[in-house]
Amino acid sequence: MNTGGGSSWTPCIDGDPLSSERPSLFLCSFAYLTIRDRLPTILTKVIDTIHRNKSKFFEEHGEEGINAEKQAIALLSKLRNELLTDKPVIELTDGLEDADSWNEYLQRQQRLQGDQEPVSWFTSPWLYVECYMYRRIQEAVSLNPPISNFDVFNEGKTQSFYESQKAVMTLCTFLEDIQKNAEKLSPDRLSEDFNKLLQISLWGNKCDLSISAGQDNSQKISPIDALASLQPFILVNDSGMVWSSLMSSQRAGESVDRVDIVLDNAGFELVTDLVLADFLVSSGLVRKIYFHGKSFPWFVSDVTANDFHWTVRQTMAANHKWMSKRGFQWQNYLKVGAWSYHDHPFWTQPHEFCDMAADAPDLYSRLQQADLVLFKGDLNYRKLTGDRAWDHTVEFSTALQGFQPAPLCSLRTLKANVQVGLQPGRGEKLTSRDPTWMTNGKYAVIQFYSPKPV
Ligand SMILES: O=P(O)(O)OC[C@@]1(O)O[C@H](CO)[C@@H](O)[C@@H]1O
Ligand SMILES: [Mn+2]
Repeated sequence: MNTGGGSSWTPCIDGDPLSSERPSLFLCSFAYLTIRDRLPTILTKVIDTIHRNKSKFFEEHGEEGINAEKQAIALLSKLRNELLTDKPVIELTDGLEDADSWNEYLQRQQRLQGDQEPVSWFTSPWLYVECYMYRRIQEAVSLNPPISNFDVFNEGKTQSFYESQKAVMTLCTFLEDIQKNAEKLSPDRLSEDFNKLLQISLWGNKCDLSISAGQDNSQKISPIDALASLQPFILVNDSGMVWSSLMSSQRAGESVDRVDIVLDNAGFELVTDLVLADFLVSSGLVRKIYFHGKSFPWFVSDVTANDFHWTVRQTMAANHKWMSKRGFQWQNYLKVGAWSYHDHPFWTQPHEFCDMAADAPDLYSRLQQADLVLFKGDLNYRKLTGDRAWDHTVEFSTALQGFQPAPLCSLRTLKANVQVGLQPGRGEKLTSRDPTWMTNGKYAVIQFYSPKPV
């Protein structure tokens, strides 16, 4: 199995992708363990969740609900068997708006692989089959009204929010303190506070339920107190360049027009993103924030529209002065249009981001209107770099393979074996010290690229 999303794929740029050819799956053990162990575990939990909601479906929909539960479980059990026994990847049949694009992608994979063997779970790029599994889960539910809108991951996402309450309160109080002294904030102090909130958003990415296969992964310690001890684990820190890029985007002392945040996980990570966005707007630095989320439940904890608005409502309803105050502020930003939530099918497809200009030109041109795009999390990093086995010293700009809609920054904790932009020897040193440094979530990057001089 190729575990590079791009290595068995028409490269987005000329040149030899073989230089970044991923070794076969069995050499790339993290991908193998994900497919062999973690994905079946996630699928089993999905089946269990649907089964546990059987009485709810009956109460709400009578016999139809029971039948839908049975059918959905049958489809998911078939999916799990296909995955476990390396069966061929099959076309989607639910007729949803993105089904054709998914089926076209499968045909492209088959063409690339040649027709001797069918595209199967263990012979395809890890990125592709992992995304495909989540789209098949969506199919199993969407084919069974009246439960077609049931979010199989909702319990885990809401639990993650509830379990992180103390950290959320600490964070909202921290923002309140910043805002109390806003007028006296010197430019240095402003950039200092920005850096702190950027790092809190970065480390919020540890709270991801895909890597934990659904196990509780909420924020238990103060996000502010932890910053100093986490500093040494940031392998690339371009926060200074992010700040300079923002400053240079200010129009003659005006605010920066727009910053986009491509969201990752719900729960505590989403709160860290909302607090960062709150700071950017309330400090007068930025006029508008576009949030980009997922169109359906994805990678266990990724944010959907429902999660986004639920989190704002929950924060408003908190029995904590500063948390509730933030929640009402966020509701107001959404009301006046300073904040807006967007989703696009491309974010829940398997494509590398260098495909976006060709496969989702409307989304690419939307991102081009931003002054800065923040990409949260590990899956987005894998898609930014084509999930290839690049040498660690390859420039981030090279790995982007021409994806450059706007100045962009990845805020990512490392949970998959791809990492570029390191100094010579750094990767080898990390491997000797901690062989799992690319996948254990302990390390992170704040990695920036701008198509224009900063
Ligand atoms: O994008 P996120 O939430 O930071 O991480 C997603 C993730 O948990 O799922 C994949 C492995 O199953 C990896 O990309 C990563 O480990
Ligand atoms: Mn995620």
